[in-house]
Amino acid sequence: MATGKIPHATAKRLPIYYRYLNILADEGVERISSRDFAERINIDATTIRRDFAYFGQLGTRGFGYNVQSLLRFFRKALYQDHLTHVALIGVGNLGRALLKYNFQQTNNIRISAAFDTDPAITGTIQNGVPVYSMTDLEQQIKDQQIKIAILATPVSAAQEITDALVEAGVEGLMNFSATRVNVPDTVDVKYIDLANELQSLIFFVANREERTN
Ligand SMILES: NC(=O)c1ccc[n+]([C@@H]2O[C@H](COP(=O)([O-])OP(=O)(O)OC[C@H]3O[C@@H](n4cnc5c(N)ncnc54)[C@H](O)[C@@H]3O)[C@@H](O)[C@H]2O)c1
Repeated sequence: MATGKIPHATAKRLPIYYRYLNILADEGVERISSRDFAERINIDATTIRRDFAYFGQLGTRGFGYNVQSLLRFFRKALYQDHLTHVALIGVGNLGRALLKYNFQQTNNIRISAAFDTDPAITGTIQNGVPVYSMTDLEQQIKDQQIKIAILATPVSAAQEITDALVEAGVEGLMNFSATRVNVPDTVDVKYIDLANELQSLIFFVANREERTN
C-alpha cells in the first residue's frame, strides 16, 4: 500500500487525516485541495502533500483530492475496514475509563477481553467486556486471536505481563504504565505517558515566543 518506509511522524498523522476526511464526507464535501484541507486540520499543505506522496498518487494536480476515494484508502491503510479486537490488562482507574469509552462508535476497535489479578473484579463483566483472571490470559488471547493489548497495570508487573502477552501472540502493545518494557523485534510498543505529554505542553506554552514551528 505504501511506496516506501513511512516516517513515524507521517504514521502519527494518518488517524488525524482519517478523522477529518470522515467529517468532510459527512458534510457532503466531494473534493478538497491540499490548501483547504490544511486549513481545516491545521497541518501545513506541504506536509500533507508529502505525507500523501508516501502512498502514491492520491490526488490530481489542480483538482485536489477526492474525499470518498481518500477515505476508502485511509480506511484500508488504518485497518478500519474490519473490527480489531484488543485486550486490556489492568482494570483499575485507567482501565475502567478505557472500558467505558466506546472505541467502536468512531473507530473499528473493540476491547473484547480484560484481565486483572483482583478477585473482586475477575469473573465480572464491565461495560459489556468480560474480565478474566491472569491465568486465563494465554488461552483467551490465543482463542480470540488478539494481536493488540493495552497495558494499564502498575509498573512492577509490566515486564512480566508483557512477556506473557508476547508468548500468547500479541504483536502490538499500548503501554500506559510508566516504564519501558523489553520486547522482541517482531512486537511494537507505543508508550503513552500523560504526565510527559502535559510537561511538554507546559514547556511549549511557556516557550511560545522562542518556538520556530
Ligand atoms: N490513572 C491515570 O490517570 C493514569 C494516567 C496515566 C498512566 N497511568 C498508569 O497506568 C497504570 C494504571 O494506573 P491506574 O490508576 O489505573 O492504577 P490502579 O491501581 O487503579 O489499577 C491497576 C490495576 O492493575 C491490576 N493489577 C495489578 N497487578 C496486576 C498484574 N500482575 N496483572 C494484572 N493486573 C494487575 C490491579 O488489580 C488494578 O486493577 C499505572 O502504571 C499508572 O502509572 C495512570
